[in-house]
Amino acid sequence: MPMSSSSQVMLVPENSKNSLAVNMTITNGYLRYNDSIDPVLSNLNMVMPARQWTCILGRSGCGKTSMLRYLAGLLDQQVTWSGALSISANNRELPDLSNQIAYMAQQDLLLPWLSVLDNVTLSSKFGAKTSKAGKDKALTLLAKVGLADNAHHFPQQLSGGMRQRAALARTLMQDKPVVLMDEPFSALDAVTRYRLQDLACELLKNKTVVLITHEPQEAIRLADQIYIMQGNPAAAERLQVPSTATPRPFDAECAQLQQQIMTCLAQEYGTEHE
Ligand SMILES: Nc1ncnc2c1ncn2[C@@H]1O[C@H](COP(=O)(O)OP(=O)(O)OP(=O)(O)O)[C@@H](O)[C@H]1O
Repeated sequence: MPMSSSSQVMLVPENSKNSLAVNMTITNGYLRYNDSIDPVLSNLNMVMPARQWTCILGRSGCGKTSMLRYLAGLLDQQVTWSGALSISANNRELPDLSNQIAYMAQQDLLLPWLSVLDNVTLSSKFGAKTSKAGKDKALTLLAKVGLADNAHHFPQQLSGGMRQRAALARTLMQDKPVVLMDEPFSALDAVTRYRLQDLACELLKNKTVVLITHEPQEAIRLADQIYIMQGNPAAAERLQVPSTATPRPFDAECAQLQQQIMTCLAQEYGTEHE
């Protein structure tokens, strides 16, 4: 089923009801799981500006998901944290990010007893009956991610990549000012990934987006800024990205950045794989 390129329903970010511009800053972040002796993160400094995509790379197990889950408020009972997480929106400090986040986890977290359509509309209706406009928007998003024919299927009837697309549609449906995504395109074939990167870039233009990826080219294509998480415990190093608009065509400057990313990532492995 081809992905839809036209639609009767407006999905553009200008239509968004939730236009809070949220800035997040982590200063001297330290995180240790309560059942571990060693910290996962230490001396972590990151700035995640409003209306920008911050992409995070780092070797498997270095603490990227832990950082994202901490931001999402999902680790409060399990970890010891110190350092500052400051959040501001429209020039006012916010105590936390409650009700401001759409979180797309590595596992799709689709509810197996609900249809794909109901999974997509669930997060936006909070138990209320979905409006006709809400249902139309969900159906349009499902068409955009290539699942128009699967709206009434159940998650277990979908392939891994299809489930990931359904989870992406659900995230795009939520219209939250902060969008946290953990490897959202990892299960997709190259062309689908490329198209859905474009779609997410268009629809999340005005959001504060934090995206974890293992693909340097994906980060280079989408990022307004890139952090590499390194060390044990991990800290974050910021890399300069080209000033061109995203989604960014791959040019010589991007190739140089890719080389720089690979060099940073390879340092983490030392000589153990040589
Ligand atoms: N609930 C937990 N309790 C204790 N340790 C944990 C817990 N969850 C994760 N860890 C540990 O924290 C470290 C970082 O894990 P995390 O999932 O954040 O890494 P990651 O960089 O996202 O990895 P990947 O790229 O493979 O997804 C790992 O050593 C992991 O074993």
